Amino acid sequence: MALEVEGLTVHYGTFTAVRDAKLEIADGEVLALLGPSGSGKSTLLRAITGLEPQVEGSVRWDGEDLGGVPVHRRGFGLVFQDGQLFPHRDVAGNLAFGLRMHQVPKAEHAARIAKLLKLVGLEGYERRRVTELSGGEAQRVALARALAPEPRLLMLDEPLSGLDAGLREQLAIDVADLLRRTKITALLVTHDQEEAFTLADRVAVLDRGEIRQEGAVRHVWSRPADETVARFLGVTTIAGGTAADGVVRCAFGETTLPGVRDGEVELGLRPNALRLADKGIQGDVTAVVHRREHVRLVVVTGEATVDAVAPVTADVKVGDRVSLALDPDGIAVIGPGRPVRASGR
Ligand SMILES: Nc1ncnc2c1ncn2[C@@H]1O[C@H](COP(=O)(O)OP(=O)(O)OP(=O)(O)O)[C@@H](O)[C@H]1O
Repeated sequence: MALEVEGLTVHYGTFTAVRDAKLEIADGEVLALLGPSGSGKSTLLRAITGLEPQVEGSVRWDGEDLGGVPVHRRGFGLVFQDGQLFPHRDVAGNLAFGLRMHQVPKAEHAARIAKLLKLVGLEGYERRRVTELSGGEAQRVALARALAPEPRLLMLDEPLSGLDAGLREQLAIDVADLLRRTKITALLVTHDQEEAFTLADRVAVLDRGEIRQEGAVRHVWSRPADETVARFLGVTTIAGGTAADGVVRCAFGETTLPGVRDGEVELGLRPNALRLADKGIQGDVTAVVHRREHVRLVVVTGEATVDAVAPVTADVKVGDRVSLALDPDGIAVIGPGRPVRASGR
């Protein structure tokens, strides 16, 4: 195991920002710390880096305890939300800083800088002033600078949060590609599930300073450990149901959902779990919001008020009576064999 964190606890005075965190990252793996604002993600990242003074627990790299190792000797690279580039240096000057930290001979700088810029898709940007870069370009330079000393662990704290939506999506895809190509071990902090799922192999979901669930991205998405994790991952309706022979049934209908143990289940429905259909449970539309890929609806059924989706081309208005059918794509199964309840939004 490359990074092993155990029993990590961080206090700010009497307030405990992170409690008893346990994490492992294998060599070449990308782990995302995902959680709402204030859940302790940045604090945990800083504690691993060695930037937090009041820490209990242990941080190990390849078995070596890093407790007494100062920040700059841990071999970790950091990228923050606003790249924190040196404004008075050009792009090459910023990257040269990272190389000097790694004691790369000056004669090799130009070639290394060109290689790093190519890696982040900014070939030929050496002499550009950093104050004239777009937000996306600045983050690419920040990433290249963090990679320059060849860190053994790359830490990314909300690296794309300062960018607008479209750019963010594209850069997330590019960074994911870069992480895979370089096979670098990385720890990403984000509150954005899409970003976490685009970039990471595994996610750890934090809530109020505690890691609630940790696992492969697809597993956490489809099998959230509890209601808090489920709601954080986009579930808006919880429904008790039963599973038998790969079919789940609940108050909103039935659908095939393979891999679910027979018996009582707690289902977490994301808005796309209920789709406009010719037949199914009936309800009255109380809100219609147009999104890029679908129309979001709020529908009052006999059971509960639920979120649902319709195709962009559907002509649905507030006050319409509609039928909704279950779509397995939007359904998560919460926790293994937990007590079953039914509640709406
Ligand atoms: N230096 C500090 N002194 C006191 N409290 C702090 C300090 N830094 C963070 N906190 C508190 O610790 C908790 C966790 O903060 P942290 O920044 O780690 O959360 P986060 O999940 O990264 O949130 P965000 O996504 O908003 O950055 C918050 O309640 C915050 O107010």
